[in-house]
Amino acid sequence: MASSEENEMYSKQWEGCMEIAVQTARTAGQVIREAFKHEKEVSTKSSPVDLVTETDRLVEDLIISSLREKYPSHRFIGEESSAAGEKCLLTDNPTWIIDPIDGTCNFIHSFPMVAVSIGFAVNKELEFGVIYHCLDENLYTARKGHGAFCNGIQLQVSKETDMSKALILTEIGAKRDPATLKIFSGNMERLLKAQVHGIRVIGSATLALCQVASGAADAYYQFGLHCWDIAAAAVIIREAGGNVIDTSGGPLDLMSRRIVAAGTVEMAHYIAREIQTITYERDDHNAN
Ligand SMILES: O=P(O)(O)O[C@H]1[C@H](O)[C@@H](O)[C@H](O)[C@H](O)[C@@H]1O
Ligand SMILES: [Mg+2]
Ligand SMILES: [Mg+2]
Repeated sequence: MASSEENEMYSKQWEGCMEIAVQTARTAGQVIREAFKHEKEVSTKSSPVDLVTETDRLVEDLIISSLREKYPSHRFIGEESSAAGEKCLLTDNPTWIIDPIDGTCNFIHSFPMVAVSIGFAVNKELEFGVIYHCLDENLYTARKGHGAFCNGIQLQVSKETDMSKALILTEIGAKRDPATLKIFSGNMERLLKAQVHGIRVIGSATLALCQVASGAADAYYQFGLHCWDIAAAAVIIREAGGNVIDTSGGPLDLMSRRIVAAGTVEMAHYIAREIQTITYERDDHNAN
């Protein structure tokens, strides 16, 4: 069992990587902010509502090429590289898990909820996360064991355990077939019948998860997001004192495409019990 000093020394070696992640996210945010004002060239991926633009691809290439130059032995999992056929394989190697534009549909519609998300894992453990809201320039950061911050101000999750006092966030995901929509709306209906204060869908999983970390929302749940939506946000929520679990109530499974996050463990498990599963293929379904 490593001593706390050994753990701290181990964790400190990634501090430099996190500083580079912050610089990289800020640079990427500038590119996105500039492109936000202009016409976008839109194409689709897994469904007619799973959208991507030339800026998503450009920004991911910029991020990965600059990181790979600094860290040639590290591995990279990126949303658009994955869409182009690269395998989502999480190994023990230091791995950067990147969503170049989270909220692409918002970006296309010039709806101002757009973020860059950079997560980092070693030995399959999430070490740090950086999420940059490109338009309001809020930078969310967290390194394991060192707290979570937004523009340097420490974050603390909500302590709410009462569902009838909860503000809950979710996202729709890319599947829109009748059976999926029936389960999606059924989940919302069950929570609304539990008299929650409200449910919000803002179109960016990472920024919604940052609202849980900041205490502005009490919980988040989703089926259909990806490891690059989850990785950075999971560290930020945990370091803000929150809980991130699987929708089954078990431990978070980064590649499972499902999540429940909440300020309190009671809230997390209540939601996990209330919601019905929507099945998506795992991110690592073709990795082995
Ligand atoms: O594709 P981007 O990176 O914009 O990520 C979004 C997903 O596309 C949505 O399905 C999902 O529901 C979330 O909105 C997520 O943020
Ligand atoms: Mg994206
Ligand atoms: Mg995303």
